[in-house]
Amino acid sequence: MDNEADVFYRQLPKVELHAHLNGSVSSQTIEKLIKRKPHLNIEHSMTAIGKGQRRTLDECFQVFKVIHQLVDTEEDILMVTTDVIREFAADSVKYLELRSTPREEKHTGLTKKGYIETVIRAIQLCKNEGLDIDVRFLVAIDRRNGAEVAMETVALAEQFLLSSDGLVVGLDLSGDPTVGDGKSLLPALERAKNCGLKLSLHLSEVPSQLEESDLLLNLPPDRIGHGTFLHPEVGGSQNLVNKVLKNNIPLELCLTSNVKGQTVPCYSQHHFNYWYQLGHPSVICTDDKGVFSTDLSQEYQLTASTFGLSHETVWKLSQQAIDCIFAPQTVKQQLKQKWIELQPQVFQ
Ligand SMILES: CNc1ncnc2c1ncn2[C@@H]1O[C@H](COP(=O)(O)O)[C@@H](O)[C@H]1O
Ligand SMILES: [Zn+2]
Repeated sequence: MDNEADVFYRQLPKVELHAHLNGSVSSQTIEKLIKRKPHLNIEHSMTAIGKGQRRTLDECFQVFKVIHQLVDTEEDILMVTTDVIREFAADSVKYLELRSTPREEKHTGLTKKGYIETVIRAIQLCKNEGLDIDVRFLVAIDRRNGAEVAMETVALAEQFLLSSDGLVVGLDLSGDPTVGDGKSLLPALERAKNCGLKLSLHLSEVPSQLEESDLLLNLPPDRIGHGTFLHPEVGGSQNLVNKVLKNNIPLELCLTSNVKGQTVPCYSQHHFNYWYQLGHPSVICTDDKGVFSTDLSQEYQLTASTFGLSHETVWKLSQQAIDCIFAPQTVKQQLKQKWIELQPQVFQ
């Protein structure tokens, strides 16, 4: 990690809604994976973007390929998932929605179903450890793989929605935003929605996707990842903004990810400000805490220092994230109670 956040931000109870499993692998876990596979000749510099460094988005996607080489067995997936959950718990994340893309069997030795089962097993292992974190799972569709794979993934997610005891709550659409066509994925996403899967879609992460964003917003999704280029100041449109506002679709905002991936020029120009000024529900998230060398405490602290937010305002921001989770109302109530109980010690 680049820096340690201050005590207030570390102790602040937090909700993490946008975390890609293989992008969240810490340098400690990477170390263990490198030791397991010395023949791959992978170095740390190939799996994370350090302080002050930037990459093009395209280069970020090369990094995921390297991590995928390191995480290619059932044992790896189990270790990576438990490590990531323990790290979020240690960062006072009380509710986490992890997302991950089931890969082809030849890349992991597991069927896609087996991949999801392994992640679920890791979540259950952590639960049995008694960690103070509620973890749910979103099955991810990589847009690069096209409509047929997307439909297959939805069918799988649908099975787990019914059989995972509430752990699988929804679907994520992600992958290199410059590749593939969102329009062709609409039937799969519609089916997912109709069967009760919640939808979190990466939307307008790069410029010039007005038409695709417009079509995807008509679903409408339950949450939006990034939405960097939705508003008119950066080439989006008022029509897109109005659709987001009308349907009250929360945004998942990942400041360091956007700055290091260079879709946003600097922290102070991050679109957090645009949506926050509108009073629109916006949730601070990490995206890929391993790849971008950050954690959720740091992201909250960076947001606060960049936009001059008081501790009380930051508290509200983390509390309001509870309303945006995909787990049912009872879980929201439990989390709200937890926030009330923790408030005195965080502000002491
Ligand atoms: C930087 N912005 C981003 N935009 C879009 N998709 C992203 C992403 N960051 C990560 N992913 C998606 O998550 C995968 C890695 O985790 P999993 O193997 O699924 O656990 C990447 O391959 C990509 O599909
Ligand atoms: Zn993402």
